[in-house]
Amino acid sequence: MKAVSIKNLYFAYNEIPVLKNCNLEVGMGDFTIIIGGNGSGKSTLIKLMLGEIKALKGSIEILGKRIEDYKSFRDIGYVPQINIVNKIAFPITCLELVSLNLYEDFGFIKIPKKEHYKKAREIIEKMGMEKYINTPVNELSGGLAQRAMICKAMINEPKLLILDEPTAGVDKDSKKHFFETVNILSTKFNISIIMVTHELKEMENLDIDMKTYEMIEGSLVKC
Ligand SMILES: Nc1ncnc2c1ncn2[C@@H]1O[C@H](COP(=O)(O)OP(=O)(O)OP(=O)(O)O)[C@@H](O)[C@H]1O
Repeated sequence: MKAVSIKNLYFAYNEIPVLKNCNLEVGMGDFTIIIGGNGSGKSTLIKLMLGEIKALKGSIEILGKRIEDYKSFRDIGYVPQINIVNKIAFPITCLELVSLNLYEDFGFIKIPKKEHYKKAREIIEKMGMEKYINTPVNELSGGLAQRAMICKAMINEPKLLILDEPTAGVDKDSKKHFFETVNILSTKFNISIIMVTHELKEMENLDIDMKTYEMIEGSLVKC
């Protein structure tokens, strides 16, 4: 089974094509990087993979299932761009943020219970974030806030993790640590990773076995 199989994808906004004949295959446990210029369609591709928008032509299969058939996206973890994290204006703690992703288990009253906090605590500890468990996320540095977002994505034990420019605006050392953390998820936990990034230079010095594609004129081209 492939983690992701995208075939001949076509998508346009208001009849202006963004993705044209876009193809991608990601094996289980692969670390895939997508680069590309501003406005080349990387975020659009991610939105299609998360089922937020629908392709006009072509197909997307994730973990052997057509995207249209997904009712729950628990198997697919998502880490958004850092500026989305910064927009968390209310003082939600790391523990609260991470437990939020268990909302499908919350029951009739949609608030986390003891067992949800327990699971969140375990993930936070596993990711070496225990020191910040009760820290409001909007008080964390960029790198730590993104690690908190990874904890949130990881709590449902996804088999695929999609990251959209997760380290923009993060300092150099935190970036390195962040990429190494993501690499461990791929190598030790066999989680397939798709990461959109502009930071290829920073990644090239790290010991990461990755496949890189560039979005060019609406298609992914292997680098
Ligand atoms: N909701 C929308 N309605 C109309 N056009 C859009 C919409 N979202 C994106 N676009 C356009 O589609 C193109 C692709 O945008 P997209 O955000 O996917 O690119 P990107 O590669 O992620 O860019 P960046 O690196 O700047 O984040 C751009 O020309 C953008 O202006």
